[in-house]
Amino acid sequence: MKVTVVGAGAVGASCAEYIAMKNFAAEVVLVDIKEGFAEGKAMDLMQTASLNGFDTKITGTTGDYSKTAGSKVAVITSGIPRKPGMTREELIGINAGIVKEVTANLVKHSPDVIIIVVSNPMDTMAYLVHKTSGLPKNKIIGMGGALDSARFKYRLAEALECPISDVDGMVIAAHSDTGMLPLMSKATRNGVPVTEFLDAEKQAYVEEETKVGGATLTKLLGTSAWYAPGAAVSVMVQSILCDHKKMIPCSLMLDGEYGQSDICLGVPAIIGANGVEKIVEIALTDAEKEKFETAAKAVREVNGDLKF
Ligand SMILES: NC(=O)c1ccc[n+]([C@@H]2O[C@H](COP(=O)([O-])OP(=O)(O)OC[C@H]3O[C@@H](n4cnc5c(N)ncnc54)[C@H](O)[C@@H]3O)[C@@H](O)[C@H]2O)c1
Ligand SMILES: O=C(O)C[C@H](O)C(=O)O
Repeated sequence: MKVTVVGAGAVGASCAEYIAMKNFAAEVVLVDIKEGFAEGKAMDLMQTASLNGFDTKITGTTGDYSKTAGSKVAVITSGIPRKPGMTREELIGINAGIVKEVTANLVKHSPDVIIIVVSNPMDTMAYLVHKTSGLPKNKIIGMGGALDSARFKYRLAEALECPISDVDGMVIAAHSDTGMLPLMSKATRNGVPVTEFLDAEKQAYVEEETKVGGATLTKLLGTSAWYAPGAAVSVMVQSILCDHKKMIPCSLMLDGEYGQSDICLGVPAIIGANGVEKIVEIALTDAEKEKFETAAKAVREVNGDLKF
């Protein structure tokens, strides 16, 4: 099956690389606006095929969306990343126009496509795609929770001084420095609640480092991260193409779930061949519910800046 990745920059190329390396897609089409850039990235990646042992065909195009026709999944990574000291929300002015235009082009050539939104501010960009694409809500999925949960597990393993494969955990709510909600109450090490091993101070440290995970990397790198974002997208694309029905926290349009409507926020969902197959409602503590509501309020304010 064909996957399109729009934006052949840091994150887009990382998405294409991980998807190809896992060898589950027939073709990945990279699209960029910069002349020759997507073609160059595709050629460079294809020259890793014999070295890395994959058969996925990667092609590139400068803005020719006819090449994306018939895509099962399209990933939108086009847009600007933040610089150190910025918030994701500050990117809305430039990225909203890009995401809207890219969405229209994708849907024109692949009317049945499932769109994964990556460009920031991601929860608001996912909302924009819902409002402008005409696609059903099961076909629009924002990527944030998969990445934030991976960062949560990284920080948990660091605090527990254990391998990452020992820990499990999930981050829901908003993909923002203040609106992420790492679910400490549900995180485990081999089935045992991590709260049995970590004191309140260590729990608070893990939560805070998780929430500012993207900002920490942006400060170190001078631009935002790409390896873990690309890997997170590849897991979501694989769950769709292979109908794995994995439970992944994603930014989805809510219609009463978690007490919210007409907003995209990170919640656990079953991701399969139909895109979002089910939103999973889990019991939150009162404190978690309050944080979820605060995050929703902040995302609504950013959504208010959109012009359709
Ligand atoms: N949701 C997440 O978890 C997450 C994670 C990482 C990055 N991001 C976001 O992803 C976006 C991309 O980040 P990056 O580091 O890859 O940036 P980048 O600058 O490396 O790449 C962006 C690419 O988009 C291209 N582009 C711009 N306008 C376009 C258009 N109209 N059509 C096609 N291509 C276009 C640019 O030419 C560029 O190559 C940013 O908004 C960033 O904040 C989100
Ligand atoms: O931090 C960013 O701006 C990029 C992305 O949202 C991330 O979390 O890595």
